[in-house]
Amino acid sequence: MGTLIEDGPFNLAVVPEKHCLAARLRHDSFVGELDISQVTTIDDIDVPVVKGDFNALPLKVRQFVAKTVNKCTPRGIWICDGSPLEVQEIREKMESRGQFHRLNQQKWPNCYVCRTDPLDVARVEGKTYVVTDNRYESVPHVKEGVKGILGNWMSPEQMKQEMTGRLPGCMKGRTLYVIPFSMGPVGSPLSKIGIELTDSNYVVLSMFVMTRVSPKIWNILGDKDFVRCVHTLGAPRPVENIISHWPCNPERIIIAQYPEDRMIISFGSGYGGNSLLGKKCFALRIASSIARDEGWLAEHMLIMSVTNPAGEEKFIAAAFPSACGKTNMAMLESSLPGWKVKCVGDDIAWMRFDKHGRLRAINPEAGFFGVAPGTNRKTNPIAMETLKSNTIFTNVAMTEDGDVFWEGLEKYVDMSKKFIDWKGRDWKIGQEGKAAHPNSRFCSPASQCPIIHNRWEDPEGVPIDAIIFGGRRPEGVPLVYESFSWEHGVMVGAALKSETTAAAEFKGKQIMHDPMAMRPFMGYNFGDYLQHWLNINKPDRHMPKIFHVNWFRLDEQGNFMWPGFGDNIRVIDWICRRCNGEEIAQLSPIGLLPTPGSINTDGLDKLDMEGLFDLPKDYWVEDIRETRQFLDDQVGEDLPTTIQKELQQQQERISAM
Ligand SMILES: Nc1nc2c(ncn2[C@@H]2O[C@H](COP(=O)(O)OP(=O)(O)OP(=O)(O)O)[C@@H](O)[C@H]2O)c(=O)[nH]1
Ligand SMILES: O=C([O-])CC(=O)C(=O)O
Ligand SMILES: [Mn+2]
Repeated sequence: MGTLIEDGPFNLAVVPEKHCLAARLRHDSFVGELDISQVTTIDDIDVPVVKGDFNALPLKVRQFVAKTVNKCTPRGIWICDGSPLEVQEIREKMESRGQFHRLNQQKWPNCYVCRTDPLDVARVEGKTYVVTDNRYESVPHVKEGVKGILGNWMSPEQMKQEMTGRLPGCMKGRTLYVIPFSMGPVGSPLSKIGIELTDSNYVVLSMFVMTRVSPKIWNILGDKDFVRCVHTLGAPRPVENIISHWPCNPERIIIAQYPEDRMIISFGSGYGGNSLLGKKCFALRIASSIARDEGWLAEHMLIMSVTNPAGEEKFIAAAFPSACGKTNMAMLESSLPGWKVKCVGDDIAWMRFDKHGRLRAINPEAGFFGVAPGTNRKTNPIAMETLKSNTIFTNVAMTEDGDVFWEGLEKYVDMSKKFIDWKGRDWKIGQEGKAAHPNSRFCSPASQCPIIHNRWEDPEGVPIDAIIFGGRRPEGVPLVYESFSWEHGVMVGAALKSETTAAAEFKGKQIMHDPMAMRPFMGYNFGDYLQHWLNINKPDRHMPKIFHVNWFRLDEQGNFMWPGFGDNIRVIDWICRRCNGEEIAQLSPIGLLPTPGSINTDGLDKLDMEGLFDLPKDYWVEDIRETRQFLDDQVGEDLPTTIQKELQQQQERISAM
């Protein structure tokens, strides 16, 4: 039996007794001198409160703050309320210190550029760990001699040691901000509460955009539990050699998720998924583990709606690895007349079946942390509209007169102006090196998106008709195919691969496995995760159809064969018609392919449709061999037999090609 903490369809909080936080955290990396059971008021700790009323916070929050303060020794405590006045206060401080660069405020109201230390520009997967007592709770049984890539596990003892070497005094001279945030609308039964403690003002302002920060959370929380998030730059004052006014500690980065304790500790990086702890750490790693216990899904997926010219609306969830097109697809502007696209979310979906057996999805976030390069009025006009105001840009370039610039905007910015690149140096077009970092980002409120769905904050979630997997596959992989069944679809997701991108630390382009687009975000054993996906398929449920897409196939000259972006609606059209049962699919060894002519290509010329759907036998023979080997090596005995069978059958079909 568990303790019921919160009610509702996305109830995160039936905490099994063994995971109960009430008395103590099991894997306590903060073990310190302070007996927190004694902490009841601010008088019990000796750090001043710069802003807010510490004594008015729920007791568990006071104790969490006290413990962190005691270990990390900041110079002050700032309790955030997320108000516009507070934003202004923090922003002004950052501007005066040179951390924020003001853009032309007529053109870019409330928009700022921030530059990071060049060593802190992306998620650091190799330093990100899931901490559980039992190793196989977190990661699969890999074959002997194989290095597992489906998650990193560390024992609580070792992590405690790592943290003991890092946390003491790590916030010295800095302010500790207390951020109460909700993933999902504040107060909705679907939503989950986290408290992030951070010594980074950049993280504070970004969390205000990406999550819902409000003092109302203190009342809603009461004496209930919350996800404990501690983030530190790991750069106590005084710091030497600080670059771009961006304190961090790249050599010592470590990011620990403790699913059993619902706790996250992140040290050393200020960037994106490493530091905005509501995002990947909570909404994917911690939440996926809770979702397994409770029968729902937390996935790296966009959520969108498409309405065809006849006025029929469908909802789609799509999983592509980082920097493979989720934001672009979620904001697609249809090149076919009469279609309407609405965005619900661009990165994370929490999904569960309702009592009618429909899979319902919510977007737990409140903002977009989108890739800047490649975004322009042609590829993604909706994103350009969204980011026009109240946006924090990170690692983009600027013009001398306060315009933003990144690769892809050459046609839209006066290129004769003087530029300052993402490292703060003078830059000219044609010069070696990029003006903006390839993983430079915009951080904008979702509510500003002109096509945000009017139900994007609906506590019920939206009903999902189709699930799509996809990646960057320069060779061999067709534009679209449909899985034969739910089980085959899960296998297709498990076999997902993509060319590496700048969103993580990998160098050079290589095709890498990224099962379900979740490789960097798994909160528990990947074999159990696949089994969980298989288990949710029940006879009384309306299971979405599963598809695979590839916008990134190259021709012999190395050019994209498919125009992509707004033209992807043509593929979505086919997917929607398949969901309606239209007979426009034909068998192939890897799945159902569109029958000739069934994809609307009106108005597109010079398109090699045959090439886009070509299935080179040699390629697929090698692909399935390599995929089986990979899953065998990486998931081993944890790989569900259903998936093994699907792989076996796929291989047989391919051999018979
Ligand atoms: N050729 C081509 N490129 C695309 C397409 N869609 C997106 N891209 C490019 O892919 C890059 C990343 O796209 P995003 O939509 O930001 O990717 P994402 O999946 O949201 O990335 P994360 O925020 O890292 O999770 C951008 O540079 C886009 O211009 C497409 O249909 N065709
Ligand atoms: O987490 C980040 O830094 C950005 C992101 O969405 C991803 O990489 O998938
Ligand atoms: Mn992402």
